[in-house]
Amino acid sequence: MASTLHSFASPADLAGSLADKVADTLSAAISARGTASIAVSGGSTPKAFFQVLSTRDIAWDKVTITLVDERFVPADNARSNHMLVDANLLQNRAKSARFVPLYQPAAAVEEAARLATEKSAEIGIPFDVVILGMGGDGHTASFFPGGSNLATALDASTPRGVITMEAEGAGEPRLTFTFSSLQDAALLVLHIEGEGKKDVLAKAEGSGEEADMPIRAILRRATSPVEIYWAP
Ligand SMILES: O=C(O)[C@H](O)[C@@H](O)[C@H](O)[C@H](O)COP(=O)(O)O
Repeated sequence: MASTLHSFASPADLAGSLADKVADTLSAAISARGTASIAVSGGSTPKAFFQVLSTRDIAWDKVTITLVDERFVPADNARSNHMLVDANLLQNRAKSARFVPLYQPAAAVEEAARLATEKSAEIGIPFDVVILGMGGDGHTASFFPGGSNLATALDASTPRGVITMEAEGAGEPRLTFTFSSLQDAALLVLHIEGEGKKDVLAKAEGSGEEADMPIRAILRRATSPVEIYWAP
């Protein structure tokens, strides 16, 4: 599917514009069916965007927020994406949103993935908004090059849900929604910042295997148009 690059003069300008676009999309979903959903990524990039989005005046009590992926750590661990969302997005007006975590206290990450699939099934499909990030290796979500379940994660026929991923660059074992869960969001956003990430994107947009730069699966095969938001 096509992608559109939205370039901004600064991260602050990007955060304001993306927050407006996401708020409008969530409000339209609420008007249409009374509820809305958004799956967001962790990492360092989205913090300012989360903070601005949390102030937007929408019916947050009708919004369900979840994560695109999570590290297999509890919410009180500094590596937790839940902690990042709690501190930066579930604040201000967005405090009244419902949050569905991916991490589940389980003896094994596979059991946590099963529970997360069960609990997230009630969110409804497709997501209204998905915000993806991208690592310097071309990973997105927890679709890491060399990942233990990468082929399954990227296979469009894999049922929607949360699966596990282990990879050298991932740190802890990961919990990640599958490509099939993310690729048809009403608003599918890739949010990246910095010249380095722009170079990584240019390489990903070139030829090469999806497994080498898994963001290519989204850029090449997502059903929804990919809205790329970039600032220096
Ligand atoms: O759990 C995570 O780390 C994210 O979901 C991951 O996919 C992130 O989006 C990229 O690693 C980019 O991270 P930065 O924004 O820190 O570069």
